[in-house]
Amino acid sequence: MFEKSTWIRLPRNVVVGHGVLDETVDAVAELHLTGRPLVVTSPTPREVAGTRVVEGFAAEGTDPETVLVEEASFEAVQRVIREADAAEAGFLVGVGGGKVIDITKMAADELGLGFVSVPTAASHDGIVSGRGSVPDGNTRHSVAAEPPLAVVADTEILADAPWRLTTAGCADIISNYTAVKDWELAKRLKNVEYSEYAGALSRMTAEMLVENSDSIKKNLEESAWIVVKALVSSGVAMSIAGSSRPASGAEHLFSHQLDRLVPGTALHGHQVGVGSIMTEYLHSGAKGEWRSVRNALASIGAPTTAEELGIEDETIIQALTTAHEIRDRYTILGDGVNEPAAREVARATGVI
Ligand SMILES: NC(=O)C1=CN([C@@H]2O[C@H](COP(=O)(O)OP(=O)(O)OC[C@H]3O[C@@H](n4cnc5c(N)ncnc54)[C@H](OP(=O)(O)O)[C@@H]3O)[C@@H](O)[C@H]2O)C=CC1
Ligand SMILES: O=C(CO)COP(=O)(O)O
Ligand SMILES: [Zn+2]
Repeated sequence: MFEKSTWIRLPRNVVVGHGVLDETVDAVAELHLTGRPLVVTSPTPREVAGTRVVEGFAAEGTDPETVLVEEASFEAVQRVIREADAAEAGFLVGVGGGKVIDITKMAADELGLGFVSVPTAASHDGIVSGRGSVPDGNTRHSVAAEPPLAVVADTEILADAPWRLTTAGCADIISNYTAVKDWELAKRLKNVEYSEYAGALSRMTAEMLVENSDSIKKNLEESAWIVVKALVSSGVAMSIAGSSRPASGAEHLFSHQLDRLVPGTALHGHQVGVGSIMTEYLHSGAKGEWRSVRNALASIGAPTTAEELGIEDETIIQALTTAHEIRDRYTILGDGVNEPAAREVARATGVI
């Protein structure tokens, strides 16, 4: 008897383009969301977009409330929940980078309220996904969270953001190559559930971004358009999979370890990009495709070395040798890369 079933939860409205921030209120009205909006944001995103979103709702007479979050943590999720309860919020709007959007979608999930995603940086592929990623002591949780009902991605704001945020988003997408390889490996060796559709979509998204890399340039709004489309597509792959597997493999474990060892030093996307060069080497060897990964990153101006990340060589080795411990997710790291092997891969790829 066939007993399989799945829920694929996707946004209903994805609004992308020049000046669409001012359509946030319309995107919400079209969803029939009612009640008081709670706008969750952080200091810089509030300046570049949050205040305008609040003013838009206020002009409609919905009396919006604002809460600022400073870090991605379970404490921050609980604080947003308390603020939402106190304000008797009807729905949540996350305006910011990956940190804010993760916290908002996790709070919305616990509250059972609708969530709207308003990214202010094209820096990560969590803008559409129904996953939240939060560090917790020695580990990092990728938890099911409320996927956005609508995404409002204003390319004017995304293009105005510091360029390094956009190159981080590109690197987060380029890392899909190795994430999918890790997922396939885990299917072969550990019989983990694998989705051909999600794997193919994730890989194709990375390929299209690399093919279009000539058009991804600083001060060009079209770049934000290309990158945000890829981030949406990668998020859809995660929604189809029902996990972050299509976009998060060993290179993400490496990055999560760096977040623990040297928090706030480099951007998530930049760290996973450098991780991807090394895990591609582990997958396909010295003559394999690690140079293509490195060249793709270099072509859009993302870091490819420890020095460019601003991270000590020894910290890279430490992260690589301990990354497998962070989460129960089988990858090319297996039960751990020992120190000489880590040094070899980091040197051979020019990361250190
Ligand atoms: N759930 C998922 O599927 C995914 C989750 N993630 C998560 O997302 C996070 C990474 O996202 P990322 O965006 O890099 O990190 P942050 O949200 O920390 O943003 C990085 C920095 O950019 C600033 N910023 C945001 N927008 C602008 C702007 N328009 N102009 C100037 N500065 C701006 C932020 O300011 P401020 O300090 O004021 O906030 C912050 O300092 C990680 O926690 C990662 O785990 C990543 C991929 C997928
Ligand atoms: O960053 C992500 C995808 O790009 C999500 O990663 P995690 O599930 O590993 O936290
Ligand atoms: Zn990522």
